[in-house]
Amino acid sequence: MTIKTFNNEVLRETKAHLDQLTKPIGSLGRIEELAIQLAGITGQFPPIIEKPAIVVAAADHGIVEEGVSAYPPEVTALMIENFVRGGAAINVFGKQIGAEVLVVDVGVNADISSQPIIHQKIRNGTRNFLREDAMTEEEALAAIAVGKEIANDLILKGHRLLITGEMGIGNTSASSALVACLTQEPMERVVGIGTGLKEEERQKKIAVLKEAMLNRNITAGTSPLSILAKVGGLEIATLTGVILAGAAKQTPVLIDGFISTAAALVAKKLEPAIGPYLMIAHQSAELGHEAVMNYLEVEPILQLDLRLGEGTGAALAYPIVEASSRILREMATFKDLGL
Ligand SMILES: Cc1cc2ncn([C@H]3O[C@H](COP(=O)(O)O)[C@@H](O)[C@H]3O)c2cc1C
Ligand SMILES: O=C(O)c1cccnc1
Repeated sequence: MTIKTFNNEVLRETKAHLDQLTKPIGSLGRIEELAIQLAGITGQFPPIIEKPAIVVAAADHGIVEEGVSAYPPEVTALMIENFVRGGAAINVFGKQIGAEVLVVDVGVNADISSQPIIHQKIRNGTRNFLREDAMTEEEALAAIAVGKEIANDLILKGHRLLITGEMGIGNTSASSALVACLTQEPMERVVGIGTGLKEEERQKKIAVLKEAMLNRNITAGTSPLSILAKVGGLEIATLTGVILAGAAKQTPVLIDGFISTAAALVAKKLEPAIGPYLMIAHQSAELGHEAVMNYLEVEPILQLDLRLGEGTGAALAYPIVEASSRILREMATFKDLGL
């Protein structure tokens, strides 16, 4: 998989054009930075951003046996039904931006074969990583491959921006474990309340995850793929695949909250060249999101205290990203005004 470095000529052309638009230089702030990033990602001036598609990867987590979530695991399958009926927050926000919502089962621990979604189940949830590795490396690679395939297919169908979303009770635990292992941040700084744990329950979640890390025998020499297999989630691995394939195909991927950013962190560890491609939609209220964004050296677009996932923050940020591409095509220059 090759990730292109940004074309300097395209970046220069975009910056020069931004400075000719009918506005004070630099006055569109972050919108201008996003416009430059979009030109870099697509390798095009002007970049065209349209037809967003949302990939909601779903899977369960064996670690929920340890009481690390405020909700029961059955909610994962129930929410799939909700996505299909159009009743979830991501359906509402997706509809507002005219985006297709694709739900993919890569590891839901229930028979949902009758649901009209993408069926790529690798196993019925991960194993409990307090006791054994969550997945084999083969399973992790298979989940990444599903994400790559879905992304490639969507890009072929003309979607010019992909949004990462997920559903999986317990997935903040897998994400925190990944972030702690891959950034060396102390567990206390990267474990949040997820779906709404009380403080003493969060402390228990920290203790469980610390013990799990010791049991998994993760050292400085453990590879990113091995870490993903040991503690990660199937849906997280799938989103890693989406993020990698998007960059390889020069298509922007708008990354949602904490869980999606954990997938992006894995992607960057596997392919460091994707760094400049990372576009984080919002800063989640989940503790640890800020730390991982600092580590990745990316600034979120929005800050709305969301802590939902599903791709909701990315769907909300999408109009801002689209606007950043539109100014390059639709705004007049001073030359147009005869100046
Ligand atoms: C009804 C409901 C809908 C959701 N949609 C996303 N999540 C989010 O919460 C879960 C992660 O939090 P934890 O690690 O604490 O279980 C994931 O499913 C995530 O997508 C939801 C959670 C619930 C309960
Ligand atoms: O930011 C997220 O992605 C998130 C936070 C809490 C629960 N679910 C998702």
